[in-house]
Amino acid sequence: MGIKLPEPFLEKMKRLLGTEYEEWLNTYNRRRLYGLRVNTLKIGVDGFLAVSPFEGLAPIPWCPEGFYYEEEDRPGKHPYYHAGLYYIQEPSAMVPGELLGVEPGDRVLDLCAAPGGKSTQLAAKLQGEGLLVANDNARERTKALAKNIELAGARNAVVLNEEPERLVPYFRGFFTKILVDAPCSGEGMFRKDESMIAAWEKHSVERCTIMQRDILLHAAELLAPGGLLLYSTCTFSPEENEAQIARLLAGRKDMEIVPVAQQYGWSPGRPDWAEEFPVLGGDQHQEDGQEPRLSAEPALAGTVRLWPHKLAGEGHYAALLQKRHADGMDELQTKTDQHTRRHEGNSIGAAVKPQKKDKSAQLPSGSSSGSLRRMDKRTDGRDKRREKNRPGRQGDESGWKGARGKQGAAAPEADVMSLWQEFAAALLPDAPQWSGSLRVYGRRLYLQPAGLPELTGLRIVREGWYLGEAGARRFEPSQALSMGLRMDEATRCLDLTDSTGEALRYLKGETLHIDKERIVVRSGRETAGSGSSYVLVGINGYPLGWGKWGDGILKNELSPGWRWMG
Ligand SMILES: C[S@@+](CC[C@H](N)C(=O)[O-])C[C@H]1O[C@@H](n2cnc3c(N)ncnc32)[C@H](O)[C@@H]1O
Repeated sequence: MGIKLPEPFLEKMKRLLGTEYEEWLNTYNRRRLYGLRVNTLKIGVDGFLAVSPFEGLAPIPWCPEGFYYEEEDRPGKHPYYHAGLYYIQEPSAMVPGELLGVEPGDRVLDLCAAPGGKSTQLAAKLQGEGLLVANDNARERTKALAKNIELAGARNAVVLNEEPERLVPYFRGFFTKILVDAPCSGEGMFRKDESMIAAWEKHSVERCTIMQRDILLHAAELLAPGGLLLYSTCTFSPEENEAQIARLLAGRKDMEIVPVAQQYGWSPGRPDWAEEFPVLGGDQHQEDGQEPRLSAEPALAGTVRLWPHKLAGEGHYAALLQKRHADGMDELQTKTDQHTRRHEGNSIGAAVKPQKKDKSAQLPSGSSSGSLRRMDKRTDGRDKRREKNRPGRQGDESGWKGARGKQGAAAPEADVMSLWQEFAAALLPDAPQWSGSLRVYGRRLYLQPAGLPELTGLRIVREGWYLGEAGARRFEPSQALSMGLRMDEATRCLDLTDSTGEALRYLKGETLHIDKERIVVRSGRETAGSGSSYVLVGINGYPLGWGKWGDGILKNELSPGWRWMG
């Protein structure tokens, strides 16, 4: 075995696994597995398989959009990656996003979201309906998070950089689905990423359990009655898994485990381990200051463990929880039954039929955006500090601008709007029908998803879909705008079909010679005022970014942060 695993870790695994220990240990001699997940915001699975250049794709049983690929395929180097047609994700890491059961129309929170693998999966489940709030408390990591969400083409996502506690006054009882993909000791990832071993030796399991407990307690506050919360880790230690859930349930009588059907080689959670390996440390959230006694709650067998010696993926844990409706258990039972049914049988995806829903009916009374604002003022008088944190404080210059962007100087809101309207009339005639509200920050324009409470005071990385910014005389469209479009939404576009030649040169930032006949102008859609030379550039029908065309030359408008790194 090439990997040197820490002795205390191996001792504990021996204790946990008993007779299965050797089989588990042998997995460290197996070759690493690679996975990609097709982004159904852009392309269907069949459509992707029809155009995929990768030879060795094999389905991942628990995720209808997921495929194992061969290392030599290097999908991260293909232009389709830059078009956001798929996300590269470890196969077991696709499970939490499947189990949460997100449907179009949900109000979804991904509380520990960076770098965004699961956020992009949740955004695809929403299919543009409802909203996604993707949050991470590590500022640097939110840059990758925002980029991945933009690359995926999510139009209805907001990215925040907050501590869970700070979200509570804004979003109490708001979300219908919450994912807590918790920071953890990462024991399940040692095979995939050896640097996790050093991190494990540095950050103790105990330290992680304290963070997880705190995050979970606030997540429970943010969940709407009847809503579902999926807790996941990529570690084996029971203190971070079964015991963490037992701990939450001991303190929150309104939460209950929704059993997950055991299939695909998944194993049941271990109730006995919650007793044997309790979460350590004092609990400031207990009213009487006492540690709740954890018992071997039998329902914990309805949580799920992914063991690498029992399936083709790394080690993970997942627990699905539901918050009861105040008026009793009836609806909980119905939901639980529905969810269990959905996850029985061979294909999760086949049973999850997208349907339009009005989730506003599930809002608890008093959580309309208006009352949230009032509650915020009552419970937290730090308005001045909030002002300092207004959007725009998160910016940087590497193609990752904060909500306000590099030219902090504000343009009159009306100017930004009129430049946008001129641009959209020329290039994106359907824009007036897009759902959401336009928001101006400085010179920058966002389309914020409908249904959000007021966010003033929170550290905002992306206020919504970033459309672009007002230049001196015209609107400059963003990369995020191009990634959220379909080619047929733009009146002028250029399709590059040669994935190894022109498309790569475009992605490297080169200027291209393009004959006029290749610029597709959608007949009857171009309107007056279409003097702008912007063209939406794509690969085989999927946008890659913007260019400006004139006299046979395509000027490359791809910003440096989005270019192909050879
Ligand atoms: C396992 S990673 C999340 C991976 C991510 N869900 C994905 O699929 O790409 C855990 C994340 O939790 C974040 N984190 C740690 N403590 C946090 C806290 N108190 N609140 C929010 N996020 C936190 C870390 O910065 C890290 O990005």
